[in-house]
Amino acid sequence: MPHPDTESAAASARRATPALELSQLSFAYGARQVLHAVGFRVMPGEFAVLLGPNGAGKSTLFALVTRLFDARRPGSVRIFGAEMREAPGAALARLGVVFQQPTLDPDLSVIENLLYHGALHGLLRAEARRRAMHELARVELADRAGSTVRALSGGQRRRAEVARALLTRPSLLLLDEATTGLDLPSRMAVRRHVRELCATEGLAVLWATHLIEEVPEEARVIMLAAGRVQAEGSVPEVLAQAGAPDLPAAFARLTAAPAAG
Ligand SMILES: Nc1ncnc2c1ncn2[C@@H]1O[C@H](COP(=O)(O)OP(=O)(O)OP(=O)(O)O)[C@@H](O)[C@H]1O
Repeated sequence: MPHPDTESAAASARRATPALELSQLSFAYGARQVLHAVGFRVMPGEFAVLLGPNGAGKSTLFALVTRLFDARRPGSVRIFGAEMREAPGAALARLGVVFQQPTLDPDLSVIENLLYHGALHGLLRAEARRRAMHELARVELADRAGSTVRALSGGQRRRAEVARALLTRPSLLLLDEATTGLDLPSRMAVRRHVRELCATEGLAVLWATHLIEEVPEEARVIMLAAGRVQAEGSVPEVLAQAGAPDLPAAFARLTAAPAAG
């Protein structure tokens, strides 16, 4: 057995428990099969992009991972080793989510929204307030804590949603099209904040998008089309799997003619 000091970072990363591990995950709306035996992993500290065109199945996959949909589906969802069906409490406790549709109450202030979220998760009010102000400061919204959500710009609202998702200190953060409708500087600000959390705090992130330009160089890419994983790996690995010179070409190739079956 290698001495811990001499063991490579890559070797220890391979042994770590995945933050998210999906295996053979399938789902149908009635007779309509929309996910076909999907499987992939996201490791702690990893920024993984679930990249797929509209209708690929990204939101459906998120609904299964967050247990919004019936847990009787085939396949397994593990969060830090806890299977969602067998140990939903342990699995969900590690999870933070920013959904595609905004879910802040527009008539409450920013801080009231966050405190309400904290109360739902059993945080004491003083602790929730302390954490809320910390998270709002990190997304540069501390000075807007008392403003109603209605008075915020689109970019500020998304940043407030990220702050709220982090209130419970998740180890795995899911973001579904988190930057839809934002201008470029706002999109970059949200993505930069989340990438920093991966690098500095070991947060695992699954970022779903249909925008190729949202894929950072260092990301792991899971390309989903027609409910199937079409390619997976680092950007160079995905390019090799697609036989394409760049990501737009790989996306076009892999999403235009998904594998039949
Ligand atoms: N409630 C539903 N009932 C029936 N079909 C649905 C339902 N929700 C989604 N679908 C279908 O399932 C497929 C996958 O949709 P899903 O929303 O998961 O994809 P997506 O990749 O998130 O797309 P988008 O980027 O447009 O949100 C699509 O064909 C969609 O029409």
